[in-house]
Amino acid sequence: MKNITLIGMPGSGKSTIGVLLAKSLGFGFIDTDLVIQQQQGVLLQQVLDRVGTEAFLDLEADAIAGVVCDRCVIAPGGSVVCREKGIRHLKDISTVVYLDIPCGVLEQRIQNMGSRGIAFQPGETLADVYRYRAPLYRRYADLIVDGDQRSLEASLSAVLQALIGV
Ligand SMILES: Nc1ncnc2c1ncn2[C@@H]1O[C@H](COP(=O)(O)OP(=O)(O)O)[C@@H](O)[C@H]1O
Ligand SMILES: O=C(O)C1=C[C@@H](OP(=O)(O)O)[C@@H](O)[C@H](O)C1
Ligand SMILES: [Mg+2]
Repeated sequence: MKNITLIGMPGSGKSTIGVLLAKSLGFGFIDTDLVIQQQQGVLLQQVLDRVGTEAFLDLEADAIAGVVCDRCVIAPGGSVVCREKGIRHLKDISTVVYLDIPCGVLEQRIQNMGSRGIAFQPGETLADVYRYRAPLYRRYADLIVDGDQRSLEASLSAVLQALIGV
């Protein structure tokens, strides 16, 4: 099996499920948010505040396009689909799985909306971001998984089930 990338909205579980998935497959794990934080030397929200959303999306795409790995689970930021450069690279090197979750569930899950580093355009709400991105996640996905499961274990099982035969 080649690399696996989890895409989806912030709070959909890419980072949390990603590390569990890697562990259960014996794969490595790369969270590109952590790669960017290490490259920049500050937290994601600080990068966003410093450079603004558009420059952040460019910088994120460059970081993602630089990912080189084998037998890894990759958890990019939810904004990966905002730049062709990053998502195209992930399509080239991995099977892309979309964790599909209703916006209302995300609003309940995300406690730190203003500080967790979401690439909002001025005045945007999470619902605006969801409306814009949902078709993009579907366009780039190889597989779509219902991520609105009752537990982390159930979400992990749903992803593993979808990957059977890949
Ligand atoms: N069934 C579930 N599947 C995935 N995550 C869940 C689930 N239920 C609650 N959560 C919580 O939702 C949050 C998902 O956050 P995270 O993994 O950082 O998402 P992302 O990387 O997609 O932004 C975590 O706090 C996780 O514990
Ligand atoms: O969806 C977004 O706009 C973002 C989500 C964040 O990652 P998570 O999706 O892991 O929260 C982070 O990469 C970035 O600051 C922007
Ligand atoms: Mg994450």
